[in-house]
Amino acid sequence: MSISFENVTYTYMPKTPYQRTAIQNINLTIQNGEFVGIIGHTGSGKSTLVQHMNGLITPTSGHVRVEGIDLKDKNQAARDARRRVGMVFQYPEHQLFEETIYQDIAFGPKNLSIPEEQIESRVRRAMDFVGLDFATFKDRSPFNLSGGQMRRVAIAGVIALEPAYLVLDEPAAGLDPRGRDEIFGQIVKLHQQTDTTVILVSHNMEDVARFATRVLVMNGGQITLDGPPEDIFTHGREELTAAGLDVPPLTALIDKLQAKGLAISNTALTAEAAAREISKAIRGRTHAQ
Ligand SMILES: Nc1ncnc2c1ncn2[C@@H]1O[C@H](COP(=O)(O)OP(=O)(O)OP(=O)(O)O)[C@@H](O)[C@H]1O
Repeated sequence: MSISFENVTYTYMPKTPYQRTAIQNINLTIQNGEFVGIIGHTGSGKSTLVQHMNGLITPTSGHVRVEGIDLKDKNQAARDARRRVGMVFQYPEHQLFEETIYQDIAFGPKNLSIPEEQIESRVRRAMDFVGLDFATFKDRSPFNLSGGQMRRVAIAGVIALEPAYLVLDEPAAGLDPRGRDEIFGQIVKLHQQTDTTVILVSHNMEDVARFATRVLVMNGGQITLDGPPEDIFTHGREELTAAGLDVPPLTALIDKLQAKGLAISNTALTAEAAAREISKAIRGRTHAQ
């Protein structure tokens, strides 16, 4: 069970003076249950890559397959495969349009002709996941909410489709740190509790370091690094610099402490792990004195 790319190249506006190849010869397999973070500077091809995953765009050459089914095909199996991949775009709240929150979240499942009696339970589950109380919010207009709450409704609309794969393109863009933590907390919960495969595009190294189990670094339309975050941020420095990216702030802090002579491991990716490593190193130094 996977999403796979085989030699995928995509060119915008081919055979015109504006032709632009956004991704080139991508070979990639994402297995079920992974939490993949995709990082790269502006224009490196992240959005173009992920928009292939539900057939929103089809490769200029090559193949994208979901569970072995080529998304280019026009048959029912390909339509079903595309539906297994839920997509949350940047600023998803711009896609809200129904009168009530219930109707907005129910819109996708209704379109899939899910039986009415199942729709309410899907909406309830999706609202529960994003932390919106069903009774309090179901009849409210989605337009009288805070930015963070609107975003939660939009994400709930995708979760209600119960996708096996959830692709999120900068889901926390424009939110304050609390809003970011809430959104990511919900995504992590979904990943852990339902085994949904998550593919997260982000500019923010710290978010990727904290949440992803696998990191893809994109540069010039290609994947230049692919591995667990602790490897990428320790052994992939050259490629990160070439891609115009910095290491997460915690890794930079540990680098500085190492430069000052503290014997400390630089694999910590969360504040808690860094605090543990730092106190261990300080204890070690005190004992040695
Ligand atoms: N609709 C389009 N028409 C023409 N060129 C496009 C279009 N969308 C993207 N491109 C070009 O394709 C390349 C890759 O863009 P893409 O949006 O995939 O990158 P990205 O890494 O997601 O960038 P960002 O972080 O800014 O969202 C860029 O050079 C971009 O200018």
